[in-house]
Amino acid sequence: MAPLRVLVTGAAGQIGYSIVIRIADGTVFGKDTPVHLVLLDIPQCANVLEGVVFELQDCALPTLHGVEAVTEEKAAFKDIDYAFLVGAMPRREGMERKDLLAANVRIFKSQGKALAEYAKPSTKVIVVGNPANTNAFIAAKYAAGKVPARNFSAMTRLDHNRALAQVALKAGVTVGDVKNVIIWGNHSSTQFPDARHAQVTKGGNSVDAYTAVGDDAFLQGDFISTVQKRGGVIIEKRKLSSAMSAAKAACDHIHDWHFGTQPGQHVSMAVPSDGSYGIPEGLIFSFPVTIDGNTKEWKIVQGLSLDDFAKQKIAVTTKELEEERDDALKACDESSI
Ligand SMILES: NC(=O)C1=CN([C@@H]2O[C@H](COP(=O)(O)OP(=O)(O)OC[C@H]3O[C@@H](n4cnc5c(N)ncnc54)[C@H](O)[C@@H]3O)[C@@H](O)[C@H]2O)C=CC1
Ligand SMILES: O=C(O)CCC(=O)C(=O)O
Repeated sequence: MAPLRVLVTGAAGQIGYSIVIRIADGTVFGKDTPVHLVLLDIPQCANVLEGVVFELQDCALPTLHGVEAVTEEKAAFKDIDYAFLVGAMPRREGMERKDLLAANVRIFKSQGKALAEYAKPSTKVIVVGNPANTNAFIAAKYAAGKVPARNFSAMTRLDHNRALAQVALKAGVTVGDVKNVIIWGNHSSTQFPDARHAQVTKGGNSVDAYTAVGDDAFLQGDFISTVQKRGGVIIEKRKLSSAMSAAKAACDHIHDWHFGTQPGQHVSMAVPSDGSYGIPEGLIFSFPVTIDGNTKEWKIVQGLSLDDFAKQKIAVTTKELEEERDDALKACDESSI
């Protein structure tokens, strides 16, 4: 079997350091699938990148058939099957993720063009670098005509995993007993973490999360704000943003895209809206999705009931994404790249 060609951008950074081992050791694509890793970072990080390559070689991983460090987009994007777009400027204390827009839009405009020029049309892309949804929107726009928009996604799996963990802690179960939480909208503090359709296995029975938790005020209050603000709290504590958990979530996202979701389960993934739930078409919006592992196609879960509370939360995050999109398009027009 020809190795899957997998690109990680920002591979000299902190998420990069946690992510490459999981891709290389078979956690993401399986122990029987060989992988060729391409690690991209900026030229100033070439030495660090080389150190990462040496460490990966030293791991002696049977699934890793090749690894290369590159500092140019042409070499990075050539014939890739999957792209983890991590490289971007991270948020510091006191900043909102959208404050990164102007700096990071340039990167994703250029990488969208590189995807169109050099990558396989079937390439699947996860954008991790913030503001992730809008960066993915820009990359998809500039890859249009070559790589279809539905091959672009942004990561809200970390928020999804955070939501699973919060429900488990409150319900007194382990995280494996919780499924089908939903993150709606933007990977930002306006996202709507929703436990209304989640299920919990408790005492041997499957019950809805509201019954398992037995505290509606929590699920409509602290649960939501804890998940929304978790990234900022980690920055406050570590003085660095989440990296181990972010790398793990990116690997969960691509693992499920490659192998499909479990029967009866959905995951959260920010994908181009097709108008479902009234979200404007084309916005990269986090929805509950199921994935068919054979075709590797995702579908937005349809027909979920939304009460007024949910509708109001979804409207807020939609508005923010529309504003980010408009600002990003303006920044793109102004950028010479
Ligand atoms: N969507 C999500 O849930 C999460 C997103 N993030 C975001 O992920 C991004 C990376 O975070 P960290 O690894 O902690 O940051 P980091 O600063 O440790 O690493 C970023 C790396 O990207 C590189 N880079 C910058 N411009 C590049 C370009 N044009 N091409 C290739 N590489 C480039 C930098 O040189 C650096 O090595 C940030 O934007 C952060 O906000 C972080 C956690 C969760
Ligand atoms: O919050 C940030 O800006 C970086 C990390 C992140 O996106 C997160 O932890 O959710």
